[in-house]
Amino acid sequence: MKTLRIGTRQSPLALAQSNWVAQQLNTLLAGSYICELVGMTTSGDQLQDRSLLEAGGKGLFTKELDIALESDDVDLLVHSLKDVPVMLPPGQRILAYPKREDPRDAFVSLKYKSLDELPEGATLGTSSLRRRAQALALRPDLKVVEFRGNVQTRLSKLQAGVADATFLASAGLNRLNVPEHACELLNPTDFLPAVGQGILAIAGMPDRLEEKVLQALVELSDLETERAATAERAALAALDGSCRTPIAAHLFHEGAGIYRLKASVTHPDGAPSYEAERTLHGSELFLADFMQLGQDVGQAIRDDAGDKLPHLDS
Ligand SMILES: NCc1[nH]cc(CCC(=O)O)c1CC(=O)O
Repeated sequence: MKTLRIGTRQSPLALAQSNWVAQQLNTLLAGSYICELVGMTTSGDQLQDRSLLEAGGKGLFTKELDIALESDDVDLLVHSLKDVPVMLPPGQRILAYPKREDPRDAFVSLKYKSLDELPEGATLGTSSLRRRAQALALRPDLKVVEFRGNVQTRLSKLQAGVADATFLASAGLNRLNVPEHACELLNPTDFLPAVGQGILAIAGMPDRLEEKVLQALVELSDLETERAATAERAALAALDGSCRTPIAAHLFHEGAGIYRLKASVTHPDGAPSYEAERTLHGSELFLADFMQLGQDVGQAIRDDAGDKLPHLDS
């Protein structure tokens, strides 16, 4: 029996995700491989008290994992796709996109049932520029306060009264088995999710992996999820986004062979907002079509906004 070393962050959510992947691969590779998790701390995890915005930069949550893969200390990485920069390090590829979890944002509060119910001037805790921008676009009266840390930390901050409400990815709550914290699941059309929200990416260096392992990863991958990841990330690439940019994009599967990609860039203070959408349909669609869809939507936003896109390349 051989060992397959899986590099992961150590937050409870990251471990839940990596354990799930390990179980799936153990089943698919039964008899030949057994997975072992290798927990690591990333720069992003160490920055809980400082401003992630100031630290800036892409790949804050992936850098140390990338180095471990590069130096052959691990064989695979499990990431939340949302945290993975558009440009992967040389040689690294995403080898599987398991079926997407719920992509929606959840409104979480101990006092109010929905975003609409928040009283005038209530405090919203979030350090996501996208969530801040989208919330202020709907509710300019809200007061936004920084809200850092993993899911549990943010829930205890609510308990402590640091804010009246926060937003968390529904996928994270589901994977942590605490879906009851979601008071309201925001309609993805009004509150467009982050690129790749709810999607896991399993990355590796294909040259170093046995055919058997590559085959198991193909089996674990889900075509509709790969299509969504491809289209949404192509839009992000066309907009040259980083985690500092309030960009959102979501691929809606509207029916057999019909897809709609919508993307938006919202000013951190709520307005103005630029958005674009395009539809793709056909009985035989290739990944290249989804890539093109993403590029077209990203370019449409660029054309529309001209030189007014907020903070795009820092
Ligand atoms: N940057 C933090 C992060 N990265 C991925 C998720 C949730 C899981 C997912 O979107 O797949 C979260 C937490 C959150 O946004 O609430």
